[in-house]
Amino acid sequence: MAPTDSKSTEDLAHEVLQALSEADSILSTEKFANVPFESLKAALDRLSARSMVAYEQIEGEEAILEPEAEEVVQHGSSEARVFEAVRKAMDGLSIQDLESTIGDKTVTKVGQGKAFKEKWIKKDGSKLVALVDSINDVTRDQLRVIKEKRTHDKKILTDLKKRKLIRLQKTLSFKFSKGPKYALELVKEETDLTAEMIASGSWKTATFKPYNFKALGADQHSGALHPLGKVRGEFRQLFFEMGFTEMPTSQYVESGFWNFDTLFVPQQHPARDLQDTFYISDPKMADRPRAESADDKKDYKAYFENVRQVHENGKYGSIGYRYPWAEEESLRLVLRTHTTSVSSAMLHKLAYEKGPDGRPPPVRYFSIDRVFRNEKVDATHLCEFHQVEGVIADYGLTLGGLMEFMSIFFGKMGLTGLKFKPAYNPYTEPSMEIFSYHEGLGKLIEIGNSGMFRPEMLEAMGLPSDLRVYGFGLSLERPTMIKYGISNIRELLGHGVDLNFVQTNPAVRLDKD
Ligand SMILES: N[C@@H](Cc1ccccc1)C(=O)O
Repeated sequence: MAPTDSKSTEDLAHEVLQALSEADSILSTEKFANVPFESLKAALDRLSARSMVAYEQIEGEEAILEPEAEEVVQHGSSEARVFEAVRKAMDGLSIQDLESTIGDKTVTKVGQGKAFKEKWIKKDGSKLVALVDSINDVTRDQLRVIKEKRTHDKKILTDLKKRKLIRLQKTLSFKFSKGPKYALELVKEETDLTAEMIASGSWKTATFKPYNFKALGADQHSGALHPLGKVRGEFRQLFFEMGFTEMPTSQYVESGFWNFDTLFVPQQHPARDLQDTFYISDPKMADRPRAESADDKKDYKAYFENVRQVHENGKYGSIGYRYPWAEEESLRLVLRTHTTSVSSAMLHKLAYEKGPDGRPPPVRYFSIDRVFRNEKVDATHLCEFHQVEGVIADYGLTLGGLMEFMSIFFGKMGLTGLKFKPAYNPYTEPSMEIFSYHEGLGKLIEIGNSGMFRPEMLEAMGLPSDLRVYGFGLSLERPTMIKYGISNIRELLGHGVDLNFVQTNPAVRLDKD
């Protein structure tokens, strides 16, 4: 009886042992052709683990007929069909008649050409006539052989493949023979040593299944880090390596004062519009900036006044915006639109710090946290995203230094050959957008925004006029999407995220691209 699909591994193993009692070595293509490859492999593996059977896997190739070739096997090749039709019509056949006899335009056309070439037919006036009495339909014969044997001479196979009549397919089969422990019966193997076996003494004669050290362990359920978290971790490491300290960014709600006014963003600026910024409705307003604890000795009142004056009339060499600056606007609560609000508060704090020379010391700050913008959600925009922000304060800094720093910073993630484009931010002058060539997209893409903070912003805080401050910002989502090959941001953040995606994605390193 031929083995079938539904056999258990054990039944199959028995059949293999049985078959080997009659022959020393067996090819699976001969005796087990109908058994699915995987089932047979499982049975052979079981037997070879007990050294009852030895087997090797053989890779081969077989030829399969394409549908057109099946036609040829059934009805003959086009040229043979044309020849037959012409031969049968004793006194020749017109082309129209040939076509209706054969009933297939392509067969008629292709077959005619070939039959002419073989000199089986010729044209006699308006008719086609046969030149020979009989022909050999070689193609049909070849295909018949292949249909049965699944192979033929190499040359013939190559030729038929070129003619798209057959295709070649890889095959896997086994050759197996008796192993050193060959026996007709499979002894039951114990997998566990039980208390009963010890009590009864049956363990002495039992056959134990050998350990399989190659077996894969069961899948473990474990927590997984979100891709954004992993890339965030990479960025943090990078900042720490470069001597930065992390800014406290846990406060999502800010007053317009810290989010906009301290950054010299005028109160009529479009970014402050309801369409771009989420305003808090309850409570609507913040108190004026003030000390939160007894040891906070910063003069918030003076700072608030300075900011007002810088906006209204200008100060510290600036002519200001010259508009009536409204305190109510400044105290409105917003969901922060950038983490530069935190940079601003940190720089204000720095104005009160004293280095060895009694002046604010050079610092490097960074943060990576959530910001909110009232944007239309699409494939690349969400209402909230994460901003990577950096601030470097030192004496004698120049724009060239910022460009160099950005090159080093992005170079650490494999982004080189940066391009800088002049840009505008109310709080920096000069400002530069940073672009990098993206190999995959084949174009320059914006990767960050940067600049040198304006003197009227820094001096209003009480920072010395020769202290220069670089600032830069980028989104965390963009590099993450590039690294993980995600084209829709909703696959990364929000309710559209597939937990499987989070679980199965490997950690990516920024410098590998
Ligand atoms: N706040 C800017 C980034 C930036 C920070 C600091 C200086 C210059 C630019 C943004 O949201 O894009």
